[in-house]
Amino acid sequence: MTRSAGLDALAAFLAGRGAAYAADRNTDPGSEPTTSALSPYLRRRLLTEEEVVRAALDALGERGSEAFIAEVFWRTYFKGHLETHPEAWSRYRVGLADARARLAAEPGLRRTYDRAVEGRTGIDGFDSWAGQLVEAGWLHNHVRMWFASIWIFTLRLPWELGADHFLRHLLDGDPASNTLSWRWVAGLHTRGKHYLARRENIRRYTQGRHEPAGLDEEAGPLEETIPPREVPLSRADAPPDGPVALLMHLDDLHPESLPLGRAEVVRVWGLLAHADGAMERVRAADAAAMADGLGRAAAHFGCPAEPAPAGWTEDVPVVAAWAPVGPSADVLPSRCQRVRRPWDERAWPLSTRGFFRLKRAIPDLTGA
Ligand SMILES: Cc1cc2nc3c(=O)[nH]c(=O)nc-3n(C[C@H](O)[C@H](O)[C@H](O)COP(=O)(O)OP(=O)(O)OC[C@H]3O[C@@H](n4cnc5c(N)ncnc54)[C@H](O)[C@@H]3O)c2cc1C
Repeated sequence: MTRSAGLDALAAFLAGRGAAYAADRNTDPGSEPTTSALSPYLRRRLLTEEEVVRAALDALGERGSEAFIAEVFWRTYFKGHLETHPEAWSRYRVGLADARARLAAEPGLRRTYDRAVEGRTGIDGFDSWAGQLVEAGWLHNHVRMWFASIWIFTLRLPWELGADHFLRHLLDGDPASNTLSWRWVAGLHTRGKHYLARRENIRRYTQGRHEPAGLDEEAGPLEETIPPREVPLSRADAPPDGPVALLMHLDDLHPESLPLGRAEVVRVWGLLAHADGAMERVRAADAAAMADGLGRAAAHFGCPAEPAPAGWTEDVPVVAAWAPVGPSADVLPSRCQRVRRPWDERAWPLSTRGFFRLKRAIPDLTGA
């Protein structure tokens, strides 16, 4: 998991299947993905959204890259939305604790859950996707939608348990995209509008490989009395002039393009905060990505770069890239000054409601 592998994957995608992305992106052929599979790199900002969007515009032109760029903006949108609705995350955490308590107390629920995560439900498609998630740590977007929908509406399992299962196994596991996508499928993100997996849709977009019987195609959306409250976007800090220590974390591993103004980085430390209960494969990817980021930071700033030692202290101001809601934000020390990329600074205020406000602004934001 390195930036250079991400750049290779981006180049290969743009020179190959990128041209057919708009037509093919919903199909899961079960072999080579029809999409870019760049999400593990984007998740950790080994690649930034901005450079991926610019490369797509250059390679495919405005019209040829439109569908792909809109998807990249979904990621930006979810980040901005969770920043301004952090209750969606805290409620998920509370809901997860409640659901785990139910698993311990209700043997029927436990059996259904075990069958779902082990791929023993007997539902065509679902069982192989459950296996793929655990073995490969990645699922096609349409598969994630079917999986989450069957989990919630056919198996009637608490959505928080499914979101947690994804977050622990996915190589791109991301608090914003994951939590808000599960909420979207459930009908909580766009209130009353849920996503129902349908047998015919699955047959069509798996090219006939799967045709599950017995799905609940009539279920109603989940409901919550009050949606997560919107809060103003917290202000970022201006980077101080002069010597600073840069604290890197898993939400932003491209320090070379951070807006650091006239700060002079004299030391870099890496803070590794995995998702709760993350699988070994995910932890290894996190560790490899961090090692890559530290190596590049040392070369770029010409200073020592190493994992943050326990109980570290600094005699110069400590600066970090903005850490959005999630494990890195939870462990960043309060004395740290947080700088935000212009990309987020412009897009996040447009992400407080539905996606389409941000979508309309894409030409402005990309200068296309
Ligand atoms: C239930 C559910 C859970 C999900 N959990 C995650 C998650 O934990 N982490 C994650 O990165 N994505 C998540 N997604 C979004 C999406 O499925 C993945 O980003 C996408 O499948 C990654 O594949 P790709 O890189 O080939 O995407 P491409 O189609 O090639 O898109 C390019 C990039 O755009 C972004 N993107 C594309 N589609 C979406 C989308 N619908 N929402 C947000 N960003 C998108 C990703 O960064 C992706 O790498 C989830 C979707 C669902 C339905």
